[in-house]
Amino acid sequence: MKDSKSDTIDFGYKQVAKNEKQSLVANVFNSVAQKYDIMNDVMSFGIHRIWKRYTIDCSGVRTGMKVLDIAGGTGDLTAQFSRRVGPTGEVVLADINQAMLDVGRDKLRNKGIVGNVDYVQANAEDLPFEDERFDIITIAFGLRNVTDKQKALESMFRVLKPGGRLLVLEFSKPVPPMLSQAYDFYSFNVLPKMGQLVAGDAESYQYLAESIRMHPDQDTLKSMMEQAGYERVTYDNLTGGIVALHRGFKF
Ligand SMILES: C[S@@+](CC[C@H](N)C(=O)[O-])C[C@H]1O[C@@H](n2cnc3c(N)ncnc32)[C@H](O)[C@@H]1O
Repeated sequence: MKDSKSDTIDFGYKQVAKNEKQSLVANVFNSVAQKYDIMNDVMSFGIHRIWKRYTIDCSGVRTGMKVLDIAGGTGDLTAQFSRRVGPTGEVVLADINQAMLDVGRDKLRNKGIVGNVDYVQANAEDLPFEDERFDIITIAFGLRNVTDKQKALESMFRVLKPGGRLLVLEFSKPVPPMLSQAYDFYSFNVLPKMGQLVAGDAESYQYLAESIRMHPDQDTLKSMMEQAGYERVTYDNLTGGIVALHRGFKF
């Protein structure tokens, strides 16, 4: 990871010019948008639903709150937040990619989730919202794809209310060595083949496996959040650390 000083940045295992990564990531999500939900269920054996439910449970969401689900994609978290904040609350589903937002909007409307959800195309690094607008911000499986992660954490800090919390749900570093080996085998041998079979796209799922390895580990991400100003930063390892949920508060 070379976020701040270098001119290049990782895109999976490749190093690319910093100003190139955003469009390469856009290509990935343009390609997978229509099959994104089914691939999530297939490749995680449905476990992503449990990770997301845990995130909601840890969010402290209550009726009337304002929530930002950035890099929200097809809106799994937004759907659950929408029910919890009720008609007096507000959820903003924001994503840099219009194709992912379109799939999300159609899915949520088909489920009857309307009224308290707004859809905004936005870059996590430069959020187009006023200061201290949100009680809760979530970024699920999104931070890994952002070019300047530190800038994104700072941008989220700016739009968070004092007393509000950020939750970062992201792939991380598996803790037990045996799990790590099995997971590597699965990621590099099975996942791209599944991607080819289900979504007709092996390359995007090869990127997924590589981008996970390049993402900061649990303690590095914790330090980055502290550097951005968050306090009482903690994390929980889920499924042996394959995924981690980081939480931090703004006071
Ligand atoms: C793996 S999907 C996660 C979607 C959803 N949060 C979920 O958990 O199912 C990652 C999302 O991050 C979005 N994304 C990538 N870079 C972004 C950025 N700089 N700002 C906002 N969204 C971004 C992508 O467009 C994509 O929809």
